[in-house]
Amino acid sequence: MNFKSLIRDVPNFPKEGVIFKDITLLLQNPSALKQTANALFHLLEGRKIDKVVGMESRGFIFGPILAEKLNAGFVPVRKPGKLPSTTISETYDLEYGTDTLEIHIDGIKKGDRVLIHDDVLATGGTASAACKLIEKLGGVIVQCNFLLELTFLEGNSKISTYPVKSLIKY
Ligand SMILES: O=P(O)(O)OC[C@H]1O[C@H](OP(=O)(O)OP(=O)(O)O)[C@H](O)[C@@H]1O
Ligand SMILES: Nc1ncnc2[nH]cnc12
Repeated sequence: MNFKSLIRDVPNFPKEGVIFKDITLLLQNPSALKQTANALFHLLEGRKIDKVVGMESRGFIFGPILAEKLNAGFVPVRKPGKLPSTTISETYDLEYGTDTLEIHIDGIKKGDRVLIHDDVLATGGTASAACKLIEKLGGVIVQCNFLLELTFLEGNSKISTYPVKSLIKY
């Protein structure tokens, strides 16, 4: 399946100079949606997973589909102030400034085997913060898996202590 043919470049979104990788054409195509979910699932190569952690908001698209395929639970990592119960948080650097992610403290149990999933690995700030949250709660990161990776931003280097797999690389 030629996934790249269904990923559209949108120049200067959300700001000048960024080429945004738009996956909505892939999502709206029934066959591509199914094949993408299956291919992300096969990146796990049969490893046992207790929880899939997806990052707001595009990690919520394939995250729950993967969880269902893996017979695992799904745990959302969200932007500040969105999760209703007790959370822990992690602040991380963006290109300009900082951002924060939160997770419910009862989302991960000590020893849970965790798959971190997001649509895009860019600078790696988001994924690295999510990994720290999981480890603070005693989870074991089995794999970080992404639909696409912007290799020129070297996000891989921020999470190099974990197994990282991406379906598509630019
Ligand atoms: O590797 P990084 O440089 O951290 O970038 C990757 C993150 O950026 C995008 O999310 P965004 O913050 O745009 O939020 P959204 O999913 O709500 O659109 C993407 O979905 C990843 O979560
Ligand atoms: N260029 C990009 N396209 C889509 N999502 C992104 N997240 C971070 N950088 C991105």
